[in-house]
Amino acid sequence: MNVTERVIVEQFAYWEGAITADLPALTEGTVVVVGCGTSYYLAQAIASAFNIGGRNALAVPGGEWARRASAYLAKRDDVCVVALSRSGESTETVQAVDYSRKNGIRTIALTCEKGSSIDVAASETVYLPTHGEEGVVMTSSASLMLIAGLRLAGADIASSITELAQKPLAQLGAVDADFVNGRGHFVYLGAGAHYGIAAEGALKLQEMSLSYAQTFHPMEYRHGPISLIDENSLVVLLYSADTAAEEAKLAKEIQDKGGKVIGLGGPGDISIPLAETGLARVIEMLPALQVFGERIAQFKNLDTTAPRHLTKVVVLS
Ligand SMILES: N[C@@H]1[C@@H](O)[C@H](O)[C@@H](COP(=O)(O)O)O[C@@H]1O
Repeated sequence: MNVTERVIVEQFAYWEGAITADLPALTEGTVVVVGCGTSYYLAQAIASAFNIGGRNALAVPGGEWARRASAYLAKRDDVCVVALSRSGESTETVQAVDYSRKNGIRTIALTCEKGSSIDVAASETVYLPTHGEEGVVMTSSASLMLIAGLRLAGADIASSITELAQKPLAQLGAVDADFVNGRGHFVYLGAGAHYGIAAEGALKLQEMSLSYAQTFHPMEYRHGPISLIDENSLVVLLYSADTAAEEAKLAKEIQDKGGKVIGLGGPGDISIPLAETGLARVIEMLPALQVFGERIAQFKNLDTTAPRHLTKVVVLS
């Protein structure tokens, strides 16, 4: 087991810290959740959770909020920014926090690095300690920021999620090369809060296995992209509990066209049962998506501890 996989399977020891971390109280107004890469995809799921919880929210890439906030939100006088960054140093996220501060906007940082630039610049910080060995590809830290972010949005996350998330991880971690059989067209589907997690699954696969992966909302997939499905396709479908029946019909259509389906929380060629039906469901899914990226990399003999063209932090000069 390489260090990437070891961090994935050892991450659960850190989850209780995120489940019990003290969180700042939010006042009325709109929440803008910012981040880059993985942190942006988590921001999408967290923004969905805020909306589900009754507070207007949107996710914006850090670089976009810093450069053209007006393209995302017309009125910014009653806004709180939640900034996610494992390192606390990604330039665009730091810029987003700086922009917010200069414009009198309250900022709450979720980070794994105490004393980092966003920790120093933000109005408040939620610090989420994690595995010191985590490498370029973000796994454990992502789960912690997701847990804390969903809690900040008002979701009730019980400690039992730590146990529950280990089962899908074990099941998808056991996928074998014969099942994948060299398929190279990967698609991740997810609705609502699942969409950001589907995008994060696709990003993990890209970073770890240098595979091309796309992300769509399930009901959007029939509107064009399904034309690409053939015997080279592998679709990872993140089922929403409330729309699982119609998503299962889509899975069947994909299978009829030659695609294989991994169903997280619903039917597929591999079907992975999930216990959670609410927002905690996305936490239950995330480690399984992380290990799937590692497996595909192994099938392609790629080393995920040194992913091509990637660095742990992107700092713009
Ligand atoms: N290659 C990494 C990504 O994997 C990571 O998601 C992103 C955000 O990092 P951070 O959360 O530290 O801001 O930085 C880099 O681009």
